[in-house]
Amino acid sequence: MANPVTRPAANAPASSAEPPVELALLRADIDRIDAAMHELLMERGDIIDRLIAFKRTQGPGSAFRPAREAAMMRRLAERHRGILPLDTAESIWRVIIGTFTYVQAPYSVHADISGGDGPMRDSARFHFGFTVPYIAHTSAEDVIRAVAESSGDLGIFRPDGAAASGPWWAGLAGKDSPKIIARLPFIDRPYHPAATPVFVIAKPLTDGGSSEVRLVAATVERWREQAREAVGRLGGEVLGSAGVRDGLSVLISVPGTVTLETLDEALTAEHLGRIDLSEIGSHAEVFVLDKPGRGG
Ligand SMILES: O=C(O)C(=O)C[C@]1(C(=O)O)C=C[C@@H](O)C=C1
Repeated sequence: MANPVTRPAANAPASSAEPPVELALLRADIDRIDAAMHELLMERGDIIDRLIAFKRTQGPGSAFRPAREAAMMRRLAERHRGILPLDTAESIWRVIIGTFTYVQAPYSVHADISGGDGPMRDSARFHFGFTVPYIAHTSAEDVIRAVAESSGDLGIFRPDGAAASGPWWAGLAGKDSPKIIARLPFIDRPYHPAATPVFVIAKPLTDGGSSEVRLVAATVERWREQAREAVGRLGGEVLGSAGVRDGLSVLISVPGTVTLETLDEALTAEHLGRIDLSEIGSHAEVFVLDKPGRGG
């Protein structure tokens, strides 16, 4: 528990060197709360210590559990009230959770900065804090390679990034290749302080992933605009496309309830020629708030 804080006597004389009694009382309350919050964070650390021992028995790899984090961030946004901006509450908890993930198993965040370093750095710092190393790369391919060669690192890139240089998502196909495991920010709203949408990749997770949204790389012989509408009828979206030697590679997101077979049937009905589908990851549905996080 927090150390008791000595309050000034209510009838203490006001001297010019000391703040007025009312102010001193309020500051004593702030000190009490700060000490209690610090104690609670250290207690959280003790619990993480026990969690490390438990999770070690579950196998190696990243300690990141995106489904759990998405649920925690949703609850935070729902219960938040008062004058502290939600932006601040969210960033504090992102740093707490990102750092406690790091404490469990150290990792670096590799970022594709081909679309600019600033937004990616903001995103990495907002979601994972300053303790976690940030490593910049000039292409999504380099990020995917760095994550594939690491033991438990994360990679981040923009969903709309650099399709002009080819289908970066092709590097995520294949059983053991890294997969998309999250889409950040978990909570979206107008004027989010780290608004740039990013996909997070990691080596395939054995547990703790969310499959609310499924991501698929589709290679087709030819593309027709009606196919985009067919994906839309399934509740999905075409996120990007790039030419490949034998046709076109298309990045598609569909609700997790839509299987690869259902998507295959819908695309086959659009006469796209040979179709090859490969699941390249999944993530939690973005939680959208319609109010800005700055309060006021
Ligand atoms: O719940 C877990 O599995 C944890 O590792 C704890 C924790 C957290 O700090 O709350 C940290 C990392 C995970 O991504 C999710 C949550």
